[in-house]
Amino acid sequence: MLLNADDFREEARRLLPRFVFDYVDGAADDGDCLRRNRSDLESLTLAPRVLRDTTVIDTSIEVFGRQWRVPFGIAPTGLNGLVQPGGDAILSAAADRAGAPFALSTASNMRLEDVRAAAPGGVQWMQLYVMHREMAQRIVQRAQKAGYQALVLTVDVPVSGNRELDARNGFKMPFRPTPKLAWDLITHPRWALRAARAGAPDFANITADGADAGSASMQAALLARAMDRSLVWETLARLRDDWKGPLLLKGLLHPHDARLAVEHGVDGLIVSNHGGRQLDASPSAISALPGVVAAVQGRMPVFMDSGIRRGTHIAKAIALGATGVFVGRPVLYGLAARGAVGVDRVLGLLAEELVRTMTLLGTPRIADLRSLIDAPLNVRQ
Ligand SMILES: Cc1cc2nc3c(=O)[nH]c(=O)nc-3n(C[C@H](O)[C@H](O)[C@H](O)COP(=O)(O)O)c2cc1C
Ligand SMILES: CCCCC(=O)C(=O)O
Repeated sequence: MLLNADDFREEARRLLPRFVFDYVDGAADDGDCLRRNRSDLESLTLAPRVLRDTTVIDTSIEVFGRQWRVPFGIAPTGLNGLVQPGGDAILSAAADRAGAPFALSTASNMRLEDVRAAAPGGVQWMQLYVMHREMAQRIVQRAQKAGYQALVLTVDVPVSGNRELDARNGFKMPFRPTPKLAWDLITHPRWALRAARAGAPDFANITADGADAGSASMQAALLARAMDRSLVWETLARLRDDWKGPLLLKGLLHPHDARLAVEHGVDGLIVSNHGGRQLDASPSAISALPGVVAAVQGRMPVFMDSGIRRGTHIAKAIALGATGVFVGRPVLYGLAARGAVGVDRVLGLLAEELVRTMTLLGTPRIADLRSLIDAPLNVRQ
């Protein structure tokens, strides 16, 4: 039975070729940060309040003038088309059905315009990787034109994290067929057939832009996560000018950086260690959250991702001051396991678990969860 995000992970492990599952599931170095994300969330406790009216539970929040039915959304993940062809559109439409936002990765396998069209009424944010300044500028312009409502600049990938599973699997460009890969495909025929019909996925946002000289090398740069490392706070001003809507930074953990973000006119933060895929020495996102929230002092929304697998985890993050959270791998497990139905189910499970948690806590509204932070004994680390 698929009763929770971990069950979907096991099903994804069964159905995906090993090299795809490892790419999705894997982390940097020894996986210390990955485990810390989970164990720090687990060790937090919330003391429930009793005899409160919980007849109606309202999980909605308002962000940048838009209503979200649930206080969580889908984090940007690259290569969703590898999990299932058309994965980006499937995830975006599922988020819309759940009343949740969807963030599209620069490294998506569908053109950003086509993904926007898959859920025109939905909340869609565009994530930006800057491998090359002019290319990034064109993506920003296209995202603005297509109607993405916010831009998310990822700042924790100056260079790729050390993904040893990917290295062992030969997961790089150009992709070379090996006996090991052939066996991987033969033993996962359903995935292999679908992939064969769809053709090899590419980074569609980059090839779609004919002006990018050497788009093949840009594709390889993206897979290798070879970013422009000269991008610094001072150069953020340009992006701030180019993008007319809310600008968020994703991948920040230090309170000083949160203060710099306020000073540089950023509109929102996503406290994140990239799901443990970048610096293995990073603190867990949940342990870094209170420091960032304190530094920001309510001047902008502070989101969190990395390690969220349960409704209780969402409640804990909000109790520690998060405006809302994002999930990365869980929805990819859902996509791998059952396609659109699986994504709906994973989002539905998280929403159901959150409603039950809020009922048990005696906190019928999200604001009540936030007020738990004012009663320190209710939240222990
Ligand atoms: C397969 C995969 C691909 C990812 N690709 C991107 C990406 O392209 N851009 C980005 O900002 N973050 C990317 N991330 C990080 C996620 O946005 C998010 O921070 C992370 O998955 C959250 O942790 P969780 O998987 O434990 O929920 C990726 C994560 C995964 C698992
Ligand atoms: C393949 C493009 C980058 C994806 C990414 O950011 C990640 O694997 O964590």
